[in-house]
Amino acid sequence: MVISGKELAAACKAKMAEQVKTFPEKYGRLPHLVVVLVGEDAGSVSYVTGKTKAADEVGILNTTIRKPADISEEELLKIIDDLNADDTVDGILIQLPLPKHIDSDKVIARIRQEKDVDGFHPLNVAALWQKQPCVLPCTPKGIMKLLKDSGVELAGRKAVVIGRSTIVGLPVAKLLLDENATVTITHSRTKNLADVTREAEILVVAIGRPKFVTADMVGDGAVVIDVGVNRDPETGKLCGDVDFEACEPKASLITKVPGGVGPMTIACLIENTIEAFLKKVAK
Ligand SMILES: Nc1nc(=O)c2c([nH]1)NC[C@@H]1CN(c3ccc(C(=O)N[C@@H](CCC(=O)O)C(=O)O)cc3)C=[N+]21
Repeated sequence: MVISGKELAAACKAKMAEQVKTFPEKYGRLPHLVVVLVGEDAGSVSYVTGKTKAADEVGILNTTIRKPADISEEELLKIIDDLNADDTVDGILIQLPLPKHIDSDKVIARIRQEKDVDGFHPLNVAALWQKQPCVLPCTPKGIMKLLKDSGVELAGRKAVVIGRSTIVGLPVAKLLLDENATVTITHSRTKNLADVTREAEILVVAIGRPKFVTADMVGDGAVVIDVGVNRDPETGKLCGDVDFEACEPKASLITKVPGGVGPMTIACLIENTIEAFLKKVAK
């Protein structure tokens, strides 16, 4: 059966919209998200469009600051300093990847922790690994909501993550561990990958390679979560890391691309912005 991230995201957004309606009267203003987009990276554009649409649906304020790819690091840091100081800004998202001449880690660390709605700030990363209250990164948070909403049991079960990025693979592995799954993280240097992934009761795929996961890599009845955002080299269409048509018959539950994890990532970004707003105004 297909798990629809699109439907769950719609339900999450509808709930948030109801909540947001009460804010002007309660707090005198609306949550405000600012996205900084540097250059014209193709993958980034659909995300920015998606988040603008979602923010409008939920009724929060959102601004996109567009800068050319040759902006200096200094200039970008100045923009962040200004947004940090602006009390009407609750969330700051610096669209990644940044051009090579800019040190992304330095830029992300410059955002005030409380305004880091991506959960990428080093203090938020540390808090996640120390089981402290933190801003959860949007994609891992969205994946956990999908699993929970679908009633997938995690405690004591075998979860395999393909990919070890700091933005998806590692944090989702940590969240699965926190739910008492037995977690294996695999990557490009894993030997006999298919033997490992076939054992997975929950398989999370986040490597960024179109249709990388084939039917022989999926165990019978597995829950398959596809985090990929790729272009199909043949059709040019958006596709995931999983060969959906081939793997769907073997999986008990599976997400699609588009319509799976992506919309949940966006819903969680809006949720993180609302949470950042509430922490500030409800003091
Ligand atoms: N600081 C930062 N935070 C991010 O979270 C971040 C980022 N930078 N840079 C780019 C990637 C990519 N990403 C996507 C999220 C949702 C969809 C999404 O919702 N896609 C729709 C389809 C959209 C379409 O049809 O084009 C779907 O999967 O159904 C896509 C891409 C977030 N990213």
